Amino acid sequence: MGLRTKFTLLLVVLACSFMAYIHYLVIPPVGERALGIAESGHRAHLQLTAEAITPSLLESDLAKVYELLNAIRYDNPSWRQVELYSPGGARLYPLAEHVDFTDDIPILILEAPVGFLKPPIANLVVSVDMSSSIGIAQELEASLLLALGLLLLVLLVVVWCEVEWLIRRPLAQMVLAARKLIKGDFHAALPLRNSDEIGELAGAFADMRAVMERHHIDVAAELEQQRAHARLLQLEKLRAEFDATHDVLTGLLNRRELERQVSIALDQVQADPSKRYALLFIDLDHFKAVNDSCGHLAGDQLLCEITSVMRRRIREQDVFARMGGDEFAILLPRCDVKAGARIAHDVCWSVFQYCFEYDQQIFRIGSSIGLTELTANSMGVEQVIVEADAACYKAKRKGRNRVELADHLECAGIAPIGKD
Ligand SMILES: Nc1nc2c(ncn2[C@@H]2O[C@H](COP(=O)(O)OP(=O)(O)OP(=O)(O)O)[C@@H](O)[C@H]2O)c(=O)[nH]1
Repeated sequence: MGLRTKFTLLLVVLACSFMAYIHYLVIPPVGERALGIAESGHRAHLQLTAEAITPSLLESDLAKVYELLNAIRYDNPSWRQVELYSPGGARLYPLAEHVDFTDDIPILILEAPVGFLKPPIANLVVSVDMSSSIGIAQELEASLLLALGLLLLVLLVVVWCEVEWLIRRPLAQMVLAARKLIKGDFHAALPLRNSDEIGELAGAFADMRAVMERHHIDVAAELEQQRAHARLLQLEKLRAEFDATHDVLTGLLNRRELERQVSIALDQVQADPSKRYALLFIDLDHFKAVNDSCGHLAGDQLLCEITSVMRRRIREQDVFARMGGDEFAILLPRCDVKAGARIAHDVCWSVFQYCFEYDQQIFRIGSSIGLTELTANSMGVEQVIVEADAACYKAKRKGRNRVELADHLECAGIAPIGKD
């Protein structure tokens, strides 16, 4: 149940209690007091009438008394009956019979002695119809009740509005601002900073929110810094990983990575001997001449270009590495000796055909390639590479620019494809 409902209920209960108190305890005495005033008026008037008829009665001038009492009855319609009795109780006025009023007419009977003697010379009795006085008293009560009710209503409305504007609305506004704050909105409207407690609360809330916003900005900046740092570290890690596995000049895999790949391939072959891998070891021929003639930069350029030339001759899945200097290796998955030899010849031929131009000089180089196959009987990474290297050295010895098989492989008919 909201504050507004609770407060409205409280006001209704208070209003009902107050109106009940007014109705039962304050208004009735007012009505009785009004009736008492009316009764006093009648009593005073009766006393004056008694004094007025005293001389005539002392002179036994009853005609004059009658005339006076008739006139008084005429002037006072609420005096329903005026009677004059002798001290002995004999009716002197009126001569007609006494009237008994019905119970539904509120009658007040007043009596006044005539003269100053004791016993009096007569008793004047009047039956006053109090209907109109009671009606006036009731109207007075109703008007008073209505006026007080209206006054109370106005007061309650004023109090309700004050509470609504000064307490409930500012509190509701702060609740909304707090909820938005949870969602990261630091700019929801707040109540004005009044000098009362609610204003102080709003001010304290605004100060707290400002601190939180600054803290939030700091944390966000710190977080962004951490993220940037993490991205940098990730990049550095990737770069380090790349550097650890690649050759800086050509971008090919380096010797260590090739050894790792050969190791993996050996594991696979040993697990499944039907899998085939061939390994080429390539040493460029007469590369030193480029270095010596044009310098190392030219040699570097040639190494990069020859890398592209050879790459075009191999497949996507082949593992191409630079072993160092002018030495390269290619691990060929799903290749037996024959297929490997075909690729090796292709590579050898492409290198042989390639012309390197530098400073208006033209160089023709070649490549000596040794080929071996990975088998379940291979003794390990080093041994496989040594086999391919030895075959390469054999190609050098046999005149360069050719492909030679490892000694233990028996494969006839592979002849040099060009001359240096
Ligand atoms: N430009 C350049 N030269 C290099 C690099 N690494 C090694 N070398 C040079 O490459 C040459 C390789 O020597 P060799 O293989 O004996 O030279 P070659 O002329 O190819 O001799 P053969 O193989 O017998 O034909 C050496 O002179 C090294 O100094 C490199 O990264 N850049």
